[in-house]
This record gives sequence, C-alpha cells and structure tokens, in this order.
Amino acid sequence: MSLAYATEKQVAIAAVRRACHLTSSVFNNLVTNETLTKGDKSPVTVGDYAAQAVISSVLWHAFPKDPIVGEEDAAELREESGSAMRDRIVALANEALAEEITLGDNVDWGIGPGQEKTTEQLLDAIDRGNYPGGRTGRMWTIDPIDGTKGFLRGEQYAVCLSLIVDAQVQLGVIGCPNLLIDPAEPELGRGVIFVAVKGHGAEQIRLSGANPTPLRIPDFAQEELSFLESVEAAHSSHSFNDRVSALLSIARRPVRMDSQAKYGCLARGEGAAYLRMPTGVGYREKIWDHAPGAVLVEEAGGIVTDSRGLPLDFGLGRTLGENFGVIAAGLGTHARVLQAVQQAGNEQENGKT
Ligand SMILES: Nc1ncnc2c1ncn2[C@@H]1O[C@H](COP(=O)(O)O)[C@@H](O)[C@H]1OP(=O)(O)O
Ligand SMILES: [Mg+2]
Ligand SMILES: [Mg+2]
Ligand SMILES: [Mg+2]
Repeated sequence: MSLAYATEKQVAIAAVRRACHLTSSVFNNLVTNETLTKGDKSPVTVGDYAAQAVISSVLWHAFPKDPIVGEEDAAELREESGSAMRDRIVALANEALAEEITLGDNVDWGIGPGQEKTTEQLLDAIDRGNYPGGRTGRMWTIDPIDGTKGFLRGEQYAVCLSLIVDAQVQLGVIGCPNLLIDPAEPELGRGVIFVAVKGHGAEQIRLSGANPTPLRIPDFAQEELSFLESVEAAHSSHSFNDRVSALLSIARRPVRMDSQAKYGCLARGEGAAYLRMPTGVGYREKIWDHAPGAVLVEEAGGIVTDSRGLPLDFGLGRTLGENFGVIAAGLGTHARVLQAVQQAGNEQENGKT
C-alpha cells in the first residue's frame, strides 16, 4: 500500500532524529556564552541555530523547491561579533549531517559521512526559513528547539517539523529527546519521536527509530481528568486554567511541561486536555509551535481549536493571527473544556474573577 507523503515522512524523521542528537550533545556540553537573547527577550542557543541548519539542509536536498517557515534567522551570526558562536554552530551542524546512515536514511538527502557544508551554506540554510507562509502551496515549518527554556533547564523540549499544503497540516514530526519512552516503564529510558500523517494516524517511535506504536487518545473518567500546561506563566495563563479546572471540578493538579511535548503526551493519554490561553500581552502564536502538534492530536482521535471553537488557521502567515488561545483534547473531553473556557472567559469579561 502506498502511503501519502511516505518520502516526506522518512525525510522528516531522518532530519529530526539528527537534530535531536545534536541538541542532546549541545546540552551535555553547554557553556554560558552559547546563548543569545533575541529581540523578544527569548533565549536562542547554538543548538537552535545548528538544528535549524541541519533540518533545512536535509529538506533542501530532498525537496529543493519547498519553502520553509523557520523560527530562527542567521542575521546575528553573520555579524563579526557572532563569529565564535558561528564556528561552533558550523561544527555541530556538520557533525550531525555527517553521522552514519541508519535505517530509513538516504544519502540523496545530503546526509552521511563526507556530507559536511561550508559556513556560508549553513547560514543560508538557516535563512531559508524566512518564508512568510500563506494560504496556498506546500511549505515546511521548523521549530529547531521548541521550549528553549525547558531545554536550558534540562527538562522537556522538542524538535518540531511539519509539512503544510494549502493551509492544511499533512505531516507532523516532534522529537522529544528528554521524554520517557513509556512512563509506565521508566527503565526503557528517554527519547521519542511522535509522527502523524493526515488521514493515516499517529504513532510514536523511539529516537533510535525502533518500535513504532500507534497512538490513540483514551476516554477519561471525570476523576482522571487533568490539564497539560506550560511551565512558563508568561507563555499561557495558569490562573485562567485554574478557573477552568474548578468549573469542571477537576481534582488532579495540572501537568506542567515545556514545548510541544504537551501535544505528544496528550496524544498518548498523559493528560486529558492541553490548554494554552493568552496572557493578555498581545503575543501571537507561531505556526511552527502548533502545526505538528495539531495534526498529531487530530490523528490520535482528538480535536484542536481556539477558544471560539474554531480550527487553528495555518494559512495566515507565520503566525496564527489574533490570539484566541488553543484547546486540544480527546473527542469526549473537548466540548466540555471548550464550554468551561467560554464560561471562564465570560466571567473574566464581567469582572467576576
Ligand atoms: N511570550 C510568549 N507567549 C507565548 N509563547 C511564547 C512566548 N515567548 C516564547 N514563546 C514560545 O512558546 C513556546 C513554548 O512555550 P511552552 O514551552 O510554555 O509551551 C515556544 O515556542 C516559545 O518559543 P521557543 O520555541 O523559542 O521556546
Ligand atoms: Mg525561540
Ligand atoms: Mg517554539
Ligand atoms: Mg524554538
């Protein structure tokens, strides 16, 4: 049986796996001058840049015409002051690109021994992520390290890649190097990749590529309900979630976790809903922060909407537009959570909270 987007899936997994090895090795060797603070005050490390360079290079070899919406750009690295970081990024990216070929890899994707690139080629690869997005055509999204703050704390982060065609997410790949393979069997260790192809289901594989396991969101009894939410209070409103939780008489404490690992955990049943409501500072959510997670949850049998109950619109450009928050949950939970979110929203507007 021929699977839709079979080559894209293999390419995406190969690129994300190499980027995950890279980011793990960066964490193990992180030194303090390897992090910059961007204009929006968020951190960016050599790992973010090098991982975007690797994924973008692989995509360019496999699908040279496809545009990319990537989080990072190389402007600061091209300046003289960026040279030490630049050298380290080039070394890291080349190490990842030149790793041995493993199952599912193909040398035509610019990977394997001897496939190193020049500094200029790698900076250009990072900058190929500058596509503005839009309603029509094929485009990839890259978030090379999603949850950089979690990455710096040694907690959860994710390497995220998606393929969007005519504003519909067709493929999502989320690599989570620090996530337990199976929370019920911690001795199996950490490192998973979540993969979903629209219309063809969601699965988890190990970072090694082994043990594909289909994912299906379970039904939750009332007493089992819990929310997944950000660690960082600045990224989504904890207090709003507390109110929604109270309205639903949820007894369990929320599970706090950085990055799109939350979508992965929702897809495998570790939490009944992922709630990300705006903090009111006018932040616009980026398409690379939700496209892979949205297709993953939908293919695991769930629903992803904003607080109006509308699907996320990936055709508006690099962002999701005005921020109405995100509610992701299984089929049996979503409507209840949406209703409680709307009630909490009304209370807030009427000044009752
Ligand atoms: N002010 C903000 N509000 C919401 N999200 C933010 C904000 N600043 C950065 N982010 C992004 O939120 C996502 C992580 O949020 P969380 O881990 O809380 O779910 C990341 O994509 C992070 O970017 P980045 O990819 O640079 O880490
Ligand atoms: Mg960032
Ligand atoms: Mg992100
Ligand atoms: Mg990021």
